[in-house]
Amino acid sequence: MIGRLNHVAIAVRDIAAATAVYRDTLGARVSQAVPLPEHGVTTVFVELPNTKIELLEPLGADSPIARFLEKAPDGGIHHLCYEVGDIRAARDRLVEAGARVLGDGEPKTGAHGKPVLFLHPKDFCGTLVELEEA
Ligand SMILES: CC[C@@H](C(=O)O)C(=O)SCCNC(=O)CCNC(=O)[C@H](O)C(C)(C)COP(=O)(O)OP(=O)(O)OC[C@H]1O[C@@H](n2cnc3c(N)ncnc32)[C@H](O)[C@@H]1OP(=O)(O)O
Ligand SMILES: [Co+2]
Repeated sequence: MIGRLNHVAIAVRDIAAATAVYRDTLGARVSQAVPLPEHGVTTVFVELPNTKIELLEPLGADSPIARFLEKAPDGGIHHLCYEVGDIRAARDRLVEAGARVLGDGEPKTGAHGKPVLFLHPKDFCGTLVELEEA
């Protein structure tokens, strides 16, 4: 069901500093910072030859990234995003298998303008999983 690894997301306190690390120290191509209030994050994408890194800074009082950083003040890997062909079919199959889909279960528009869903980390080896329709 899952296909390509679309991105690995890293939660950070200071997205400008993290962007500088990837751009200046690691020599990667980085995007502009984009605020996404519906998701409670500001994002920067680091383009790699085989996948992307999504840098996430908290945005707003209810940001899921703020809660994550309370437990991991230095930041860290927050989620993995896998591509699927049909996100609603994938959701229905996962729910039938007993997995918890987060939120109201309906896909939201993600950072790439495509439908996304999140799956509970306790059901996936301690890793928060994002699905993005390819
Ligand atoms: C930019 C848009 C989009 C894209 O297109 O790429 C994005 O990536 S947006 C990214 C941000 N959005 C989300 O994270 C949405 C989904 N997340 C959630 O619904 C919540 O963050 C959560 C995963 C349900 C956690 O909610 P929270 O209120 O923080 O609950 P707890 O703190 O009680 O956590 C419960 C339990 O789960 C562990 N946990 C929490 N977050 C993670 C994580 N990222 N990875 C692994 N484990 C995680 C947490 O430690 C708790 O465990 P215990 O302490 O053992 O109970
Ligand atoms: Co993501």
